[in-house]
Amino acid sequence: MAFKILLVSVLTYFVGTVEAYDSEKLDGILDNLEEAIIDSDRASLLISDIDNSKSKFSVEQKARFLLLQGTRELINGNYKKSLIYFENAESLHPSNSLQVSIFLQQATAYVSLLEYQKALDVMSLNSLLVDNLKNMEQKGKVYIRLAGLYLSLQAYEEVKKYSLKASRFKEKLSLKNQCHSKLYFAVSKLKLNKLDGATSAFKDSSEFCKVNGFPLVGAMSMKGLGMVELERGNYLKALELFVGSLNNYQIFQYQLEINHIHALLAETYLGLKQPLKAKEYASFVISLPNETKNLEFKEIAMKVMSELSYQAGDYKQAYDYFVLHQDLSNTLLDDTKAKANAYQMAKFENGEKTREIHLLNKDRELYTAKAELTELQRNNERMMFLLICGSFIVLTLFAINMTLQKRKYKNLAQFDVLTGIYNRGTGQDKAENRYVKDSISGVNFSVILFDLDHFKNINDSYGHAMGDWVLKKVCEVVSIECRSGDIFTRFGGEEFALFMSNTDNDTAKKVAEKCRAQILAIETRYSGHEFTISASFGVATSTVKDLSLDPIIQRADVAMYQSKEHGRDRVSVYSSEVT
Ligand SMILES: Nc1nc2c(ncn2[C@@H]2O[C@H](COP(=O)(O)OP(=O)(O)OP(=O)(O)O)[C@@H](O)[C@H]2O)c(=O)[nH]1
Repeated sequence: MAFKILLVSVLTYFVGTVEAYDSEKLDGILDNLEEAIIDSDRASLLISDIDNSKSKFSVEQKARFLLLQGTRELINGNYKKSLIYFENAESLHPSNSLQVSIFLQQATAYVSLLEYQKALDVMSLNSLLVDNLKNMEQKGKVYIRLAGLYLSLQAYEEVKKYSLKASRFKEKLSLKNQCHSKLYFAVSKLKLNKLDGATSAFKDSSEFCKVNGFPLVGAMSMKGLGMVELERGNYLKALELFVGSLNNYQIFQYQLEINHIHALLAETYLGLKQPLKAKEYASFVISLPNETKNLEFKEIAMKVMSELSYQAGDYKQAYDYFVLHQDLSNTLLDDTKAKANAYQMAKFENGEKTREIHLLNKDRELYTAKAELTELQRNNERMMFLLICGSFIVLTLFAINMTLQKRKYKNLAQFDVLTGIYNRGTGQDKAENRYVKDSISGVNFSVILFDLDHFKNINDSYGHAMGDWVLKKVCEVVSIECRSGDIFTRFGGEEFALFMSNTDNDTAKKVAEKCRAQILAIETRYSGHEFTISASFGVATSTVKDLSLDPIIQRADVAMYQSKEHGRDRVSVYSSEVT
């Protein structure tokens, strides 16, 4: 088993290594092709070689190969064919970094096909991608390419923008690219008619490019400086700069720039009022073939020739040159207009996109704010609900507590705490009311008073707690004998009263007897001590002479003391003989 795992690991490692080796090798082949792409013959040879090993390519490598094939077609002037390669490369959804390169080449092809709108569309897509590139070197390079493309589209604000962006990657850029970014920046200043800025920028690019071994860009910068002086009417200075840059261009046989300098020199000599020299340079330019690349120079030369003819008094010829100049001017203007329109359209569309994103963001912000508000409202409602519920519960508890307290204090005020029967005040009040009713009704009202015998002895012998127990037990047994309507009251320490409505003397006496017997029968054994409990009773009943309850109570009290005097544990009924 272990051997199997080892074998699989070794094989995996081996296959992985071989694949990595293959992939690196294929990358190397593509690197070679990229280097040789300008050399048409060598590039063709390498492409046919690669065609054999194409099947081993990763998707990214396939896209890169298509990009290089398209680039070769672009260099050879087959713009439409190049676009097919670029589209195929794009359809493989390559990495961002490769996609950026595809976009740049597509834009170049569109510019060459004078399809400015498409070029600008691709470039604006590219500008969205390029900002996310991780590789700073590539990022800087792409900014420079974009500046160059915008320059060919005469979108000078963009040239300025991207050359400035590129300059921020100074230390990541090659000297050549730094030199180019400086030149683009200077040209944008000139074209935007910022002449002072253009002078210092061209001086900067001229010095930097010459010192670092790029004399051709140095010559272009010198030409730029000359154009600034020509614009200012400093013809002698312009002449010196144009001649200097012409010498450099001639070393490199850079014909396009040589032609441009000739046109500019014709204009300069016209300014210097040297018609022969001006005519010499203008004639050279006019003799150039009627190709698109020469139209701009020819337009300058025609204008110079028209002016020279006018100064010489040859108005017919001046008119003819003027007409030719106008034709060229219109052609160039059309092209400029087309570029400007395309640029404006791209800018507008870009603005629309930005506006759309802005609106979407606003919508999202609004939505988030609304959601937060709703959540806040919901929370407030919840809080309110909890507050109301809380208040309700607190108030209810408060009300319950109040009722309980009230009841407690009412009980405390009405009942005796130890025995639970009416206290003297309440019991006597209630009895008084009942007595009044009974006397109105003409029925008897009886009072039984009783006092425990030798209660002090119980307290002294068995303790106060035992005394309390006896008091409660007595109330318990007497309560059993009470009828509903009887008012049982603790009258004082160990003295009690039983007020009995609608009760005659005999009945009261019987009740008193029963109560006495019940008290005597109280079993004390279980309290831990054995002793007898007894009470002395006094009974009195209302008479027609009684105006209140008090005399009846007094008579019952007299009878009760009779019971005490006659040996206790007995019932005495009040009778007038007794007193
Ligand atoms: N344990 C207890 N003792 C009480 C209470 N109220 C009064 N007493 C006691 O009851 C006793 C009453 O004693 P006395 O007035 O001398 O009467 P007595 O001992 O019952 O004697 P006679 O009434 O003459 O039979 C006192 O010792 C009081 O302290 C009470 O609520 N609990």
